[in-house]
Amino acid sequence: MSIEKFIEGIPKAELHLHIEGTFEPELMFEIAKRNNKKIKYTTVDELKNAYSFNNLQEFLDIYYAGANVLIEEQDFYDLTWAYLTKVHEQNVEHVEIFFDPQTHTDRGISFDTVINGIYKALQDGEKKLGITNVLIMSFLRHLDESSAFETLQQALPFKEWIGGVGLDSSEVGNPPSKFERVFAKAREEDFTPVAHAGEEGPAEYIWEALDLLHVARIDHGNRCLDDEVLVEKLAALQMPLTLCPLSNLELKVITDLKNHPILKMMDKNLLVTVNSDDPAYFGGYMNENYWGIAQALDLSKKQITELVKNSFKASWLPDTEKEKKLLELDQYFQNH
Ligand code: HPA
Ligand SMILES: [Zn+2]
Repeated sequence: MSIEKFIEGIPKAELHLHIEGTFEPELMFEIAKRNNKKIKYTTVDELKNAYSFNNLQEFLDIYYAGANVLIEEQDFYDLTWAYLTKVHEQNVEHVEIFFDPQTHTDRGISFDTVINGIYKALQDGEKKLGITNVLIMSFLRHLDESSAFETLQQALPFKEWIGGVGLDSSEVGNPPSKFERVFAKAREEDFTPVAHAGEEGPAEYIWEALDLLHVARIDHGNRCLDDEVLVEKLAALQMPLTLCPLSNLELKVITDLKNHPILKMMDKNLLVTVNSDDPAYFGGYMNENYWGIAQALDLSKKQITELVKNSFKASWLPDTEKEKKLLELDQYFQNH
């Protein structure tokens, strides 16, 4: 069996995915039309041509503009449902996805509208597609601490629906320390903390995410390689890193997939996982991310299996479920 088919068929988990980053141009135009909202571009092709980024900020500007057409609960449902059906075709069985409430509440959409739409689609995904899920509420780090506190307050009535809190958006100049108190309160309320760190920001931000926010996972974390002591610490803790190869390529974190650090990180015994981040903007969902690195780095089926196992290990599934999945994956490897 070819490595492409092997990747397609293996049951996968996704741990780093922004639901607003799954907004495909076709759906964006459809929702804009029914909400009477204008898009800066007149055709799907014109919009797609704008997806060329030199850095994280250039992407974020377009990503937030796209989210502007989401108004009704049904819009958030449709967005989430489209993602789930897409990854279902790719044999993704478990997802832990971010949503950015402030992107919507700052433009007058209520927190309830956003979360109700996403949650209902996730429920349907579990019932109809068998995809288990965790929802993670991410704070926008370019906004201030009080806005994050307000968002945390709005989330409390929905605590049962939200497994964790995250930190995303413009990294450089917005270190984890800015949100130390918000994360302390979130942990007190039983949200599991994660944070984007070391995507464009320095290794120091990864230290802060560990020491000040007490995170359970680091999203991206590429820059840990600048600091040997940090690498040793992350390896000793088996702290999961949620890497996003195509995102790294499109946002110029790397110049070529051949330079992606994932293999180097595996050699250093880091618990690395493969994820899509914002698939509608970066040219691919889970299979495309695995295909990309498999080809560029000449990965074996054994290495692919190891990476997929890492995702289940790093997930927040119950231990019994994890054990089952890990056995299933060993069997898949042996049979293919
Ligand atoms: O890769 C990312 N980094 C930071 N913020 C984000 N918001 C969506 N995607 C990203
Ligand atoms: Zn991300």
